[in-house]
Amino acid sequence: MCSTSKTSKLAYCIKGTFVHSTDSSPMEILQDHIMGVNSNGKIEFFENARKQVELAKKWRFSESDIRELGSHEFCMPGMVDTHIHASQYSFSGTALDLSLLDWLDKYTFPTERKYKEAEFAKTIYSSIVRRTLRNGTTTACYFATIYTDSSLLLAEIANNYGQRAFVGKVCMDINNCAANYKETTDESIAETERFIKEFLERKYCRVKPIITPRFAVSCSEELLQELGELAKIHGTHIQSHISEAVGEVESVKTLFPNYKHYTDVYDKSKLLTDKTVMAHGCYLSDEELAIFRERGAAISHCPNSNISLCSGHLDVRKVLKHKVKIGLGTDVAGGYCSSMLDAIRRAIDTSKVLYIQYELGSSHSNQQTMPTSKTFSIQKEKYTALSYKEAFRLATLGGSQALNIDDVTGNFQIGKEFDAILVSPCVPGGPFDVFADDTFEDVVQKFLNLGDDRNIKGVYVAGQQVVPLPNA
Ligand SMILES: O=c1[nH]c(=O)c2nc[nH]c2[nH]1
Ligand SMILES: [Zn+2]
Repeated sequence: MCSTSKTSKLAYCIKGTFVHSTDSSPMEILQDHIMGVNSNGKIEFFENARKQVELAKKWRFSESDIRELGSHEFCMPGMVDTHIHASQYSFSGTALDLSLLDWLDKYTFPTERKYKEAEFAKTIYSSIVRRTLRNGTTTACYFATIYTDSSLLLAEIANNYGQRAFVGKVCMDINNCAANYKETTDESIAETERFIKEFLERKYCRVKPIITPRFAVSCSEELLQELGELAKIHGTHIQSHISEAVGEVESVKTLFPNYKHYTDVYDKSKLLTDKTVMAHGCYLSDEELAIFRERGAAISHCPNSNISLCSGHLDVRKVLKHKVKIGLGTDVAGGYCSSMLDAIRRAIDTSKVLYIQYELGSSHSNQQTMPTSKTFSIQKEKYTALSYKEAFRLATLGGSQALNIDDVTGNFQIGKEFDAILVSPCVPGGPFDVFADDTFEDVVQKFLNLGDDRNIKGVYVAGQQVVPLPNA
């Protein structure tokens, strides 16, 4: 049950270095700061530690109420995975030898069928929620499967572990595979209604239902339109896939000949709203991106999946230029890694590949030295690869904007809920080393490029510490 009191007391303070993004800066590193978190899990104050005495008087805290971070430690916002298939976690790291449509038929649909069984679902769903939390994902936007009851179970598990989440019962009524992973149009609509009703009755505070047509290839026009209506009636979020792979885009043209383009199919069904997040978008045209912008719909960039399934590359710069909201997604299990740190790295890699294509061309492909960020910034009018700071913003604030929850989470603005990761770069047996002449920026960059869950000492959602996990 969700309970917040009107009056809030100070719960605890954290003192040390904080790293976060704002609209004007992809990364701010604020050293020697003090943050107060109240009993509703919200950030009450965030100031230079010079003001500690003054703050202590006002908020009545003493030295013992302060958690002081170590010299290289820092707090950063929890990461927001805007697109992840919880049900595909069981085969993540395998089955990466096919392209999208064949991959769905051979590996994905047969696996998702297993989620009719509650016990199987419970095992995998508990594992993915625990894994993503340990990796610092404080918000996850999950696809479950077509089965309502086990999808509700995923919501319950996320809630029990304290993760902020959207959970979708997948809808698909056409072109389903021979593996008997099917529902009729009427079943899909009725079960989505039941899913929303039973979900909302549970009154979870930070776990919400999301309407989830799988993609246009597996949904009839009637189903898409009914789901658009349901989203409108209930004010729910919406998620799906769009323009991920060439074969998929071609199929949509054949299946929906009376529509202008892929975006038009969703738009005419009222599925593009300011609460919509669409995964991929590698092949969206300028015209389609303009529609996204107009509707306030967002894109989830899933670079690991795009590479692993050989789907294509999303040009993040183009999306940003169109002022379309964008976050990162792991897209497990098309993407083989459930960590958002991997999504950050792959987003940068993809952007560098595009830089090589756009700026260097194939004649330069045998050059000996990689272009550096200095090279990119000199060529101002030319294509610039994403910096690690920009990728950091996409994984945090960008994700919260994409899911339309940036009034609640995404950075350390006062009044937002404290969703955060406590990073400890120097851990025995850790994945990287810090040296005496490393700047704090270097340390942050090393964590983003080389770090893993061994460096994540604590994870907080709405002020509550959720990692270390119970029974870890
Ligand atoms: O990466 C993807 N994973 C999926 O499960 C899926 N379904 C439709 N389109 C998809 N793309
Ligand atoms: Zn996906």
